[in-house]
Amino acid sequence: MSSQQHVAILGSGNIGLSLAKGLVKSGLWQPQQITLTRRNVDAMAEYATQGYQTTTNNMKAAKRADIVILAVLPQQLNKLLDEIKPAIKSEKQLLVSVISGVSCEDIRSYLEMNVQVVRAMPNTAIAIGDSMTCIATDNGSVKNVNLVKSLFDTVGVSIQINEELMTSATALCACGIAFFLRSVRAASQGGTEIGFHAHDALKMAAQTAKGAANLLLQLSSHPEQEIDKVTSPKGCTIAGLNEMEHNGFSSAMIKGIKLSAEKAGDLYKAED
Ligand SMILES: NC(=O)C1=CN([C@@H]2O[C@H](COP(=O)(O)OP(=O)(O)OC[C@H]3O[C@@H](n4cnc5c(N)ncnc54)[C@H](OP(=O)(O)O)[C@@H]3O)[C@@H](O)[C@H]2O)C=CC1
Ligand SMILES: O=C(O)[C@@H]1CCC=N1
Repeated sequence: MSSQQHVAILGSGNIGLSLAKGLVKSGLWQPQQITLTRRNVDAMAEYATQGYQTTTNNMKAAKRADIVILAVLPQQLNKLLDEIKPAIKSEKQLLVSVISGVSCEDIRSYLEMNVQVVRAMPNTAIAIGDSMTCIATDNGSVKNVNLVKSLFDTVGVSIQINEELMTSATALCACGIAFFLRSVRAASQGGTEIGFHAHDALKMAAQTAKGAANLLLQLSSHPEQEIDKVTSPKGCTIAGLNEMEHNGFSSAMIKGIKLSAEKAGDLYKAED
């Protein structure tokens, strides 16, 4: 990463701040190269003391930046674009949007400008450098896509996908964090009912979930292959698993992901 480059994160909430911290933690960016904006500037006081530029002025932040990251809520985007439009030069800045349900074309057509736009869909594990981030564009150069990929690779794992799959990626990966967290919580509640104190049950459930994910990631195996190793004939695992399936476990997850994907596609349109 060039030490001359500057990034502006417009909308420094959960995702924006996590990205900023991840970039600095990677050692590739200095806080001085990152401008953070939000309307409540006082909420960023701690970041100002660490050397980040903090401001409410989106226009000035965008003007100075090579990479402008849009990280407000979908319903806050149009106002933000109105503010930064005078500062955007199609040949200078690259726009990176993490906003759900907003296409690259939506952004260009609102700005009435042929600027390069790359979308990135991280999840909240970005805060600990463990995000699954999907990246897509319809007009970004290979160089710029690789640049965005390298940004998000510093805070987890990233893959490039077709833009039409971005709402699906939102449901599976960004919303998905919440789905898996709820599963872990439910497992811990079961654990408490069968005898463990709540904090022990949660730790045991979380480590077990981590182990399950790592079995798939490190062995490149299929879930059913790993499940078959656990389910002894006439054993207790298959009894529990089948009971969960009779109660709609897989079906509930599939239906939830489908509904989230539908909703993700409508987030921006709903605000028109
Ligand atoms: N949360 C998640 O897990 C994920 C979220 N996303 C997407 O990322 C985006 C941000 O989500 P998230 O970080 O959770 O939301 P937050 O509400 O935490 O962050 C949005 C931030 O934008 C600021 N903001 C609002 N309007 C303006 C403005 N005009 N100028 C500057 N700052 C502004 C708000 O602060 P203030 O009110 O002080 O201005 C707030 O801090 C959303 O579009 C979401 O769809 C994507 C992937 C995962
Ligand atoms: O729930 C939401 O709308 C946002 C987008 C993906 C995760 N959180």
